[in-house]
Amino acid sequence: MSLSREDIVIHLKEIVGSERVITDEQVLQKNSVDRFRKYADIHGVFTQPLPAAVVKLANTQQVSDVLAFMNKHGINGVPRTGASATEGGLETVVKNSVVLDGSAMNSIISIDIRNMQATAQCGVPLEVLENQLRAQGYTTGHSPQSKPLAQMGGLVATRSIGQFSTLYGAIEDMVVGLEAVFPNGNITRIKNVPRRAAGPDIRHVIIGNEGALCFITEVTVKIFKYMPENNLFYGYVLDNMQTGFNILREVMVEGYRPSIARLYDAEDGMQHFTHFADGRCVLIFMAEGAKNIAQATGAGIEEIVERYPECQQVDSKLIETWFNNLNWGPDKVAAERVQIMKTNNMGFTTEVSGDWASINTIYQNVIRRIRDEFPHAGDITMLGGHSSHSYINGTNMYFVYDYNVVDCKPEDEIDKYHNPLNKIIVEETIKQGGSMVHHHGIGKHRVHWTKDEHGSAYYILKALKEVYDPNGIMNTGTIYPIEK
Ligand SMILES: Cc1cc2nc3c(=O)[nH]c(=O)nc-3n(C[C@H](O)[C@H](O)[C@H](O)COP(=O)(O)OP(=O)(O)OC[C@H]3O[C@@H](n4cnc5c(N)ncnc54)[C@H](O)[C@@H]3O)c2cc1C
Repeated sequence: MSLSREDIVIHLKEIVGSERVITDEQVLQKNSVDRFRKYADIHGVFTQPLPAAVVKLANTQQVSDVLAFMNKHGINGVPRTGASATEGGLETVVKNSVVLDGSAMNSIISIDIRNMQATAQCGVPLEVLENQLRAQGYTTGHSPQSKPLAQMGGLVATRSIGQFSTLYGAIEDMVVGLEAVFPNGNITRIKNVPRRAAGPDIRHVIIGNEGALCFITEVTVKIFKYMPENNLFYGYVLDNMQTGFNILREVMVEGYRPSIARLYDAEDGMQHFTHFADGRCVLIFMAEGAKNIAQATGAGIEEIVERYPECQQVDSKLIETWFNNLNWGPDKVAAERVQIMKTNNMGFTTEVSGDWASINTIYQNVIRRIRDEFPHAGDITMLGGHSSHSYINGTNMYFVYDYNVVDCKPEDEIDKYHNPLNKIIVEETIKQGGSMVHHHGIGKHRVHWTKDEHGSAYYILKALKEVYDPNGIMNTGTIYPIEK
């Protein structure tokens, strides 16, 4: 028989102590959503079932004890660290869920310069780790725009990527080893080694699990030398996206590794580079690392772009100014709330990827279909996007859309605007053979397409859930669609 809400709270208090179990209604409301429902949140409207409690976990043993209790009684748990999720991964869709808050597990365990790796608990904010490393001349190389908000557990759980990914890679390239707790309370540690060929890479069962398989308690990542004095910036304006994609491809294929390689369409370019974009597409690069490498990378980029006379170079100082304002912290989140209240104008993004042969088609088709098919296209105030992470075989596309919320209750905004726009982007990307999620995770709103995304490989993904979470208590509705 399932436990009542009151009984769940009583048991949790027995396990972790009453000071770690929060049942304040306002806290529960905020913990029932993430930024996917920011419009309703800003208006104080919360439609998801409120969790029974938020548990502020103190250590790995507590995570194990709490999960074993929840597993025994079939109680749904939603892991949470920095709460910067954008795709509904933090929504508590099941009645009487428990939010497993790892943000108090915030110790940096070691910075190991000899072996060039750092170990941190799940609740360490990336910015704190990064600042400590920089003070010693090192960096994680990980720089998502949400660096001031996101924490190590969530960053690994979502397969996040930073703005310097072309050089340093994404989080999966950085994680060396991990500790995680599975729903039955089993504590698992994957040791830190430079490489192994001891069977399949089991780190990947944990990296990107979005709290749907296990709770990540500790992470070890690689570190790199920090040499900002060698940074070189390059910026160009050009007339069309296809040319920009061609240049990005050539840079990657010829083996250059700029840390930043970005292409903005005219609409998005005007948002970020109002001072020089002048209605054209914008292409930017940053070269970094040891002086000789940075200079060779910069020279290679200049040589490649020179093959395209339609590109006009802009003052590198303009790109450096942009670079100095990369991140989104609590101040910008607060300012955004005020702005949305004042204007009723909302901004959202959906990020996908495709190979070089399909990415321009994905981009063009999505923009055309939204303009032609979306019934409220008249409310859209900005529609565009950029490519911000390139690989030898393709790149991502980060669609950006702003709209005025017109004749709509706060709780209906998602269904009237965000979901139909998301649908067009996801469907068109899958149709062209791309991936519907480049780096935010599936969450709870792209879950309708998980099977389409994976095709016959869904067999493998499904088996992980069946084996590691047989009672289905981990973040129900995330990654895995709820079967009716
Ligand atoms: C302004 C802004 C900019 C952003 N820019 C980027 C960007 O550049 N690159 C990028 O990749 N993302 C970006 N994001 C998205 C978000 O920051 C990332 O997904 C980030 O990795 C989430 O980390 P978090 O600690 O906030 O996790 P949370 O929001 O707390 O959780 C995210 C997901 O991970 C799960 N989870 C959290 N902690 C754990 C744990 N310990 N164990 C298991 N599962 C867990 C949650 O259940 C949820 O599904 C941005 C978000 C915002 C708001």
